[in-house]
Amino acid sequence: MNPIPVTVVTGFLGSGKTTLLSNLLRDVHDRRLAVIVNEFGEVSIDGALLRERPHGEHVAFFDLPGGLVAYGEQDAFAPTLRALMERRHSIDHVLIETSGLAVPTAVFVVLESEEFRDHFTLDATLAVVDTPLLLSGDLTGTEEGVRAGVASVFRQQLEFADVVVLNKIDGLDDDVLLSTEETLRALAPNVRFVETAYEAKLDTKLTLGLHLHANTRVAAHAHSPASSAPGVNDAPLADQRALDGHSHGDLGMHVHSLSTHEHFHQHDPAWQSFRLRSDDVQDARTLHGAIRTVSQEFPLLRAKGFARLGAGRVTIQAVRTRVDAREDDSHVHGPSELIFIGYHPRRKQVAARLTELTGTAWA
Ligand SMILES: Nc1nc2c(ncn2[C@@H]2O[C@H](COP(=O)(O)OP(=O)(O)OP(=O)(O)O)[C@@H](O)[C@H]2O)c(=O)[nH]1
Repeated sequence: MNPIPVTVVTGFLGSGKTTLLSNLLRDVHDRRLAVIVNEFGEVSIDGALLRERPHGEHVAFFDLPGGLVAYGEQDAFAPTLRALMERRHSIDHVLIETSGLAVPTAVFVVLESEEFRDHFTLDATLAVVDTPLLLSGDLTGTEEGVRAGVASVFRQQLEFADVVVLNKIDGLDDDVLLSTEETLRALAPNVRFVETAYEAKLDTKLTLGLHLHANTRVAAHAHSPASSAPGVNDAPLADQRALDGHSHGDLGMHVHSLSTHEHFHQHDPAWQSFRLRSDDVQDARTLHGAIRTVSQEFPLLRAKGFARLGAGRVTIQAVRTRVDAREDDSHVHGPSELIFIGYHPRRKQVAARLTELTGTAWA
């Protein structure tokens, strides 16, 4: 049997990976998909959101919360792949959403290991970019601390991508997009294709079945203004098998190994996530404002979760200080739960401040 193609969707915290996947799952009805969702936080918010949005009939979800996928021996990634191998006859394609803090090399290493290399084949790695955040300079800072931490993860995600997807471009004009592509190519000269995704929508033909890790070259697509033409340093692909399953214009530069990956993780333990809960009924507007305030006052880069209202619930999505709060009629079973991710994020102080700002208890 042919190996199952795997598409890895990477991208910094809050760049729009889940939204992009959700749009894709709504549009793909002709393929049987397995979707593995890895989140840095201990609760799978993205998995829950994907399940409740419209998707084709033949989609199976696997949540891997609480860390970075494919790190360490206790990791659930290999067991998930084994489970997929057992249902090989009912899966056409695997999609993996990695955590916003992961560099996808560890996934490549597992897929290329002796146990899995005959059963799975890497189709392509997409890196989703929050374009306004890139333009703000917040993804490329060099000074110590949070900005350097962000820049390091972002750079590595670009480095290992076959396709970079410029997302959140609604409202940006063509000149801005062109200069963004230049910025991006300067940061990551080996990126082969740059695509644009208006409102996190990407043509399925540009997402699945790209064979970027095979010997064939993908024909250039005509997209303006950020075109998907190969990058300047692009070169014909060589046989990937001997190269740890990873392809780039400049293949020699990239050698994947778990030690590279662990090295990265060990050296930046400052990235942490924590969960806060509340049994009290929340007011959506107050919570919205409170989350914006704590995101300004503390080094938080991401907050997400569901909170219980008098009637219905509010879904919170915050990327930096941009907070989105959407209300609907669904029930929150159990307490309200929010996941915060930051760089030295200071759980106790955030809980105290959120409690003060909302007039409800968060712990
Ligand atoms: N304006 C705009 N907002 C977007 C777009 N794509 C995603 N968003 C918003 O950005 C926020 C984060 O989106 P997600 O899809 O959850 O991002 P993610 O990359 O999966 O986040 P993590 O898994 O936490 O790293 C949400 O509030 C989305 O609604 C887009 O194209 N345009």
